[in-house]
Amino acid sequence: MKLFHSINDFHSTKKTILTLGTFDGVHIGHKKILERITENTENGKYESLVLTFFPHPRMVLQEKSEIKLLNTISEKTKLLEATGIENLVIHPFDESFSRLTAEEFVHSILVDQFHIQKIIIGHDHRFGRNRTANIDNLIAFGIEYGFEVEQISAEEIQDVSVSSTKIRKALTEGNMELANDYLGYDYFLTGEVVKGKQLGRTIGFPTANVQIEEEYKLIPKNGVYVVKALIEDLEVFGMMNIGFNPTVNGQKQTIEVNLFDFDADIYGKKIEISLLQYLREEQKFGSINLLKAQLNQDKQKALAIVSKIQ
Ligand SMILES: Cc1cc2nc3c(=O)[nH]c(=O)nc-3n(C[C@H](O)[C@H](O)[C@H](O)COP(=O)(O)O)c2cc1C
Ligand SMILES: Nc1ncnc2c1ncn2[C@@H]1O[C@H](COP(=O)(O)OP(=O)(O)O)[C@@H](O)[C@H]1O
Repeated sequence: MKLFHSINDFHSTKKTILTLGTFDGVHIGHKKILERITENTENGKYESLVLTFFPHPRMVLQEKSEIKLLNTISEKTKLLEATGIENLVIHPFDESFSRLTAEEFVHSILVDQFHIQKIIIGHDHRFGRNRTANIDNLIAFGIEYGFEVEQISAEEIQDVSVSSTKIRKALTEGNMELANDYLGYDYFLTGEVVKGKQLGRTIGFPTANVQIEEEYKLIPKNGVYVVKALIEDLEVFGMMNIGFNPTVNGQKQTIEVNLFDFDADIYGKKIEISLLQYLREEQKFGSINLLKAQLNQDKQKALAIVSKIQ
């Protein structure tokens, strides 16, 4: 997949079949649209293209918006790459871009820059300044400029039940089953292993502290999870805590993972953690020994769950 950081960087002699949107989460609804694009470009006559934006429009247009996203840019790129899309344009979304009228957007970007042959989008798509244009306007533009518009119905993309907003809600409630179902993959966090208090190893549970790569990434509900970690090419199951470590009077939220059947120094390494199941809420224990006993129980539970997956 070729990645472009601006609309103006994309140049092709072929016509394109494209879609556009924020694609936060790249969930099962999005995948329907992306599948349709790759099917349409299989014969090599056209190029497939996804146009997405960063920052998220809500980060720019709503001053006080503290919206958290389901993917960082690097995660979104990875997920889109896996769909077989040939070109990804991540365009900087700013105020001036948001002021483009629908007509300007279609003419200067879709037609002049992307040589659009066909656009495939969800049924409720709106675009242009203040989101004024809808699918009917797009169809009219298609007739004027000579491109096709293919709409994916609500039923087809399961839009009735799937949306990034619903996935965010499920994650903040620790409902991994629902979130992962909607996503079509297990929700994951990407970060770097950093130093902690060096206490974990003294109680038999070394815990790799993970510093998340972007502060806008949505961190699911505090508590303990069964996880699958990816460190370089190695996949390891484990258990993770998201929380404030009240037993040791922690002051800030940490993300820590104890990996099963694993013993290596991974400080400074990149780690990707998929959240498989929520186990329990974080608790304040009366002593480190009580915490340790609980960790042993968590591990037994987690191993039982892992053995069913493998
Ligand atoms: C699976 C798991 C569950 C945990 N549960 C709790 C908990 O319920 N309450 C708590 O105070 N700390 C909990 N912790 C955090 C420990 O307090 C923490 O790992 C320990 O203080 C070691 O920290 P260090 O890695 O910075 O040395 C948990 C850690 C893990 C890995
Ligand atoms: N099974 C394991 N799970 C997690 N980390 C491990 C494991 N084995 C070794 N380590 C290493 O030990 C570190 C965690 O040990 P810990 O005593 O909790 O220190 P810290 O407080 O710095 O995280 C990890 O960052 C990693 O480098």
